[in-house]
Amino acid sequence: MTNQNVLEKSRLNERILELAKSISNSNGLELPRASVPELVAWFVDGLFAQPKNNLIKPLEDNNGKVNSWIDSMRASSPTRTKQGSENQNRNQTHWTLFHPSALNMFDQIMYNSNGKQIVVFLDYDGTLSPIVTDPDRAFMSKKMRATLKDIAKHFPTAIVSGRCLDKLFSFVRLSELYYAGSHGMDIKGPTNRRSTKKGNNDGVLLQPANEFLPMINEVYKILVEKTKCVPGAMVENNKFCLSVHFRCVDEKSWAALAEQVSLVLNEYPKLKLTQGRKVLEIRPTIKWDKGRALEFLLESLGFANSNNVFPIYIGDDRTDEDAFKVLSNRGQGSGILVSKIPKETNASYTLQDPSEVGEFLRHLVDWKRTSSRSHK
Ligand SMILES: O=P(O)(O)OC[C@H]1O[C@H](O[C@H]2O[C@H](CO)[C@@H](O)[C@H](O)[C@H]2O)[C@H](O)[C@@H](O)[C@@H]1O
Repeated sequence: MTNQNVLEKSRLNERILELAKSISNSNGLELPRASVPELVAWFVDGLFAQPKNNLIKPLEDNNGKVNSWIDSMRASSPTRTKQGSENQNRNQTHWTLFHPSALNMFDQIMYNSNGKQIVVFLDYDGTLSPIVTDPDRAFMSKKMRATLKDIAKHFPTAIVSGRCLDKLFSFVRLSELYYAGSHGMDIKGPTNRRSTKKGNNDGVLLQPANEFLPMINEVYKILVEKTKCVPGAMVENNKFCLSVHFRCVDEKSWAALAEQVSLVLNEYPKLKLTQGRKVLEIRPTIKWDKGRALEFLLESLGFANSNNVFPIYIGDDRTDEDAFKVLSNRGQGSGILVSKIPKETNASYTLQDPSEVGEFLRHLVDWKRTSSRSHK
């Protein structure tokens, strides 16, 4: 090893220790006394020790896999204990160390953005609005709306959601944003107020699943009929995809619901099933997801192969993982998962809930204002 290498290694070790200490301190955790390799091993050990029941597996097909669907439905609804077991606490500690709070790491994130153009991507349900029982009443607070308005003044901003565009727009009501509805299968740019209110096609940028529209409508009607026998089940038409909600279904009836959905999907091989928060999502088998939508929007903004962009994507759902993956593959920007509990994720940071998301976004606005002033 050359002297230069030795110097770099020792700097790297110092940096790892500094980072570990700062993450532990800011998250109120105790760092064990250990050498750098031991620390790394300890973290990695913790990473692999995450409880399996917190890992939500995406559902790939509907070939009679009702049992695995139910396992997955259960896995996505972990039971909460008042006082976590020692093992749970240990896993929580490791998870927090690997996915620290984006609020605590705000300065680091801004440092990483290094003068690049920040573009903000936000999921809707569970990220901008709290999760509620009735999907039609998932309203955003006035404060969040004002924050979004501010954010959009300073950065290109997009909402990326499983909802259909019209519903999404009726909740957000800001024409200056980009919207990617139906899990990115319906993308619209900023429009002028008058035309957007009429709900016309003004501003439509991409609809890669257009040919599936008749099939989705057909399956929607069938599912509404077939799931009537399951109390609490609700089917939502998200234009290019469908959501079968089981939040209000008694766990004893989950098997019956999964069975019904499976029987319908067996007749439609061009549709597939994925899973969100207490929801089974049915969508076309095309290779399109929130990650592709993120790439498409960056391209539309002129950042296709650019190193000069720093996308920040905030989301709470399994479907947001596709976008986190794109960011980590590009080695660009920051993925932020909204979650209070450990989950398998490709995001680097975490926020606990929509109120922390709002706080983070307001920090971003303040940071931009301050840095613009100091450059004048
Ligand atoms: O991509 P998103 O914006 O997160 O949309 C994903 C699904 O969100 C909605 O369902 C979720 O939120 C509901 C309201 O809080 C809640 O009742 C439900 O249990 C959640 O899964 C939406 O209704 C779905 O259509 C979206 O697919």
